[in-house]
Amino acid sequence: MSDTIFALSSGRPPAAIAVVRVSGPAACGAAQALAGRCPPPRHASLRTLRDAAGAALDRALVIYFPGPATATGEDLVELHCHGGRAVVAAVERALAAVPGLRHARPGEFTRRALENGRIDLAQAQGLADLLEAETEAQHRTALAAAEGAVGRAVGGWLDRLSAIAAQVEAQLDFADEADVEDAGGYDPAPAIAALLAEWRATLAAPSVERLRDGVRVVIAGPPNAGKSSLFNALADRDAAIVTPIAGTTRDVLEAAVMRDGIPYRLTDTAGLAEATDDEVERIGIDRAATAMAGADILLWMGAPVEAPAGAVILAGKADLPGADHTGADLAVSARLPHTIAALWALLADRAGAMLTIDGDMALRQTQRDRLAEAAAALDLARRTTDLLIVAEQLRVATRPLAALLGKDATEAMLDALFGRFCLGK
Ligand SMILES: Nc1nc2c(c(=O)[nH]1)N(C=O)[C@@H](CNc1ccc(C(=O)N[C@@H](CCC(=O)O)C(=O)O)cc1)CN2
Ligand SMILES: Nc1nc2c(ncn2[C@@H]2O[C@H](COP(=O)(O)OP(=O)(O)OP(=O)(O)O)[C@@H](O)[C@H]2O)c(=O)[nH]1
Ligand SMILES: [Mg+2]
Repeated sequence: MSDTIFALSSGRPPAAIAVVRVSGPAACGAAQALAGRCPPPRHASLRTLRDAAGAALDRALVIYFPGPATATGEDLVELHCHGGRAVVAAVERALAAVPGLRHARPGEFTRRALENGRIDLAQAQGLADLLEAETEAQHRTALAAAEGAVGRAVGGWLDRLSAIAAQVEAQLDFADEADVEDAGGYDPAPAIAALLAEWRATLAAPSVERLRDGVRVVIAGPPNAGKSSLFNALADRDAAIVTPIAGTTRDVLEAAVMRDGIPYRLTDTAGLAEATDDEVERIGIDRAATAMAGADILLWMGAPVEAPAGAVILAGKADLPGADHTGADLAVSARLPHTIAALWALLADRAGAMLTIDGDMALRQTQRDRLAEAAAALDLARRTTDLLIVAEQLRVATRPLAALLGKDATEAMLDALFGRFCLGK
C-alpha cells in the first residue's frame, strides 16, 4: 500500500485561498484528525482545522473525494484554507504529524495518477506543459494533450498499423499455401501512404518546445553595425552594452520577449570580424556562428552581398544622413521607433507562420523523434513490394509509437518528467 502524501496545491502564499491536497489511504483519517471528522463525499463542508493539541489553525472548506474516481486514483482530501503563510505552514505541520503522512515530492500527485492508470504518459506531459503555458497556442495544445488527444491519435495510428499488418500477414499466409508469387488481393500501399502523410503533417507542425521557447531571432553582422542597439530596442531594455568601439559584444546575449502573443528568443552576437588575434573575440565569433546556425529568423545587419542565405537584410543606422539602403529588406535604427515597429511587423509575419497549428496537437521533441522513427520505417515499407519487408517494417514502426505512449517508460525518464512539475501537482 502506498503512503499518503500532502502538499500545497494552489499558488504560493500569501494568497486569498490555499488548497492543500492529501492523497492516499490515510486521507480520510487526516481529515478526521484536523477537521474532527471526514466529511461526506464530494461535499464542501466548512470546518475548523485544529492541530493535535486542539489549537485552532483555520476555518476552511474541506472536501473528501473517495478513490478511485479521483484525479490521483486514490482517496483525496482537499483543505481550502486561508492563504496566509502561517496558516499554510501550520496546516502542513499538523498534516505531517498525522501517522502515515508525508510531504509530497514535485509532481507526485500526477505521478500517482499515471501509476494508477488515470492518465497516460502523454497526458502527464500535457499537464506539465499546461502549467507552463503562456500563449494561446500553448494553452490550447497542452490542454488537448492533457485531455488525452495525443494518446488517442497515437492509439488510432497503432490500430491502423496493426490492421494493415493483419492484412499483410493474411496475404503472406495465403501466398504460402497457394505457393504463388503474387496471390493478388490486398495492396497495403494506399493505407501506408495515407498514414505516412498524416505523420508528416503532424511533424510539420511546431513542437511544444518551439511554442514554449519561442522563435529564435538572431542578430548578426560585422562589428559596430548597431546590432546591440537594435537588440536593446527590441528587448525594450538596456540588456547589451553599446559603445562606439568595434568589438564591444563578445558573448552571445539572449532576451525572451513576448510581443502580440508571440514568444521570441532574441539573440545578440559578437560582430563578425574578418581576422582577429584577440582570443576572446575569436571565441565570440565562433559562438555567433553557432547561434546563426540555430536561428529561425536571422537578422543580418551588414552588406547584402555578405548576407547568409535566407537572412532578413537590415540596413542599420537609418537615421544617419546618406545611409545606403540598397539591397536591404528593411532600413532600421534604434533611434527611429517607426523602423522598430516595421521590424516587429516583419517578425510577426514570419514567426506567426512558424507557430501556426491547424489542429490542436503539438508534440514534444522526444515524441516527434519517435514519430519520425516510425515514419522512417513506414517509408521503407512504402518503397517495397516485398510483403515480408512490409510486415517487418510495420512491426518496427509500432515500437517507437508504443514508447511514445509510455509503454517502456523508465524510472529515470519519469523522475525527469515529474521533477519538472511544481510542488503539489
Ligand atoms: N480543487 C481542485 N481543482 C482542480 C483539481 C483538483 O485536484 N482540485 N485538479 C487537479 O488535477 C484539476 C481537475 N482534475 C481532475 C481530474 C480527474 C478527476 C477525476 O478523476 N474525477 C472522477 C470523478 C469525476 C466527476 O465527479 O464527475 C472521474 O473522472 O472518474 C477530478 C479532477 C483542476 N482543478
Ligand atoms: N546614429 C546611430 N548610431 C547608432 C545606431 N545604432 C547604433 N549606433 C551607434 O553605433 C555604435 C555601435 O553600436 P552597437 O549597437 O554597439 O553596435 P554592434 O553592432 O553591437 O557592435 P559590436 O558589438 O562591436 O559588434 C554605438 O556608438 C552606437 O551608439 C543608430 O541607429 N543610429
Ligand atoms: Mg554589440
